[in-house]
Amino acid sequence: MASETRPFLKMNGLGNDFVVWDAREKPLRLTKDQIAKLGDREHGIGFDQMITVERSTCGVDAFMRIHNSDGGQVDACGNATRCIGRLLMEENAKDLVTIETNAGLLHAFDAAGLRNVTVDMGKPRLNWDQIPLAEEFADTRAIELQIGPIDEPILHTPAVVNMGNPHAIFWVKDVEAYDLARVGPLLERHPVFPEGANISLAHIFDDNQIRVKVWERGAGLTLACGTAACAVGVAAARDDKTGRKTTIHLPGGPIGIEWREGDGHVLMTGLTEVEFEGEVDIETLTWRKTAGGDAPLEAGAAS
Ligand SMILES: N[C@H](CCC[C@H](N)C(=O)O)C(=O)O
Repeated sequence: MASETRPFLKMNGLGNDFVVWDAREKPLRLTKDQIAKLGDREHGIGFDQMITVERSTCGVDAFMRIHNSDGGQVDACGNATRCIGRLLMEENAKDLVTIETNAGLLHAFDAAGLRNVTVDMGKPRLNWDQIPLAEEFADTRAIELQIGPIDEPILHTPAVVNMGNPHAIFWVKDVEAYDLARVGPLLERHPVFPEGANISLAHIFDDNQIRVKVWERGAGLTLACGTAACAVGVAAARDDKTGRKTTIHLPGGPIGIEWREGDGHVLMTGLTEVEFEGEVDIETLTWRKTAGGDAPLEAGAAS
């Protein structure tokens, strides 16, 4: 059978990187194994998530399908939502677009400054069975969970928040003081999280400024995680540790969060970048670059 070549965009949101397919005209269905092979940074293209843009089923601008680099499909990806929002706004010369996801309809709009995009990520889900947790916890601002020796736990009593995907946030004094590559996978798959969890270490270091490091479910350590930034901003404000407007400082850069008074929606603002264009032979999974991406931003141009 003649092999099929498909074009793709390589993008990132603050270093959290994606391969983006446009499957609105021609559906694309890859197996879990094919996705994991393409996601592999040594032998494949390498990405944290694979994003497939499909026709909307409800008449909005597009449907966004998300797979982690382990090949598993998930329902939310904040950084990718900003990237797809930018593509759709540029394509349609609009400054507001609506993206359908399995976690609901998300609105992306042009934020101040070049390539900055704001997404309304909707409301956080905060009840134990919405995270979900395997057992009932009345107060999801701090649940009984710890890792390490009973008398001297390494990490304990996280806040939990669902932003369309499950998050656990551990408050620490120094995000670099922990071997997140070691404890992350243990916590990601802890029995208290029946659907797994994205694991954040969060250090509030100034007025409404929070440093965060993330171990992502199905992807591992990433330079940034948009839904984690939302979850941390909500968890901090909910527990009166900060105000409702925070800046989340991830290894890949800052994300602005506002947990809006009134409707309780979470607004997330940050950069997007097109790294390059490429094409993949779907049969052999060999790939090549076909064009460049965004010109480098002048220092400070994005803000
Ligand atoms: N690893 C996440 C999906 C990607 C989230 C992240 N890349 C973001 O920007 O929100 C999960 O399994 O729920």
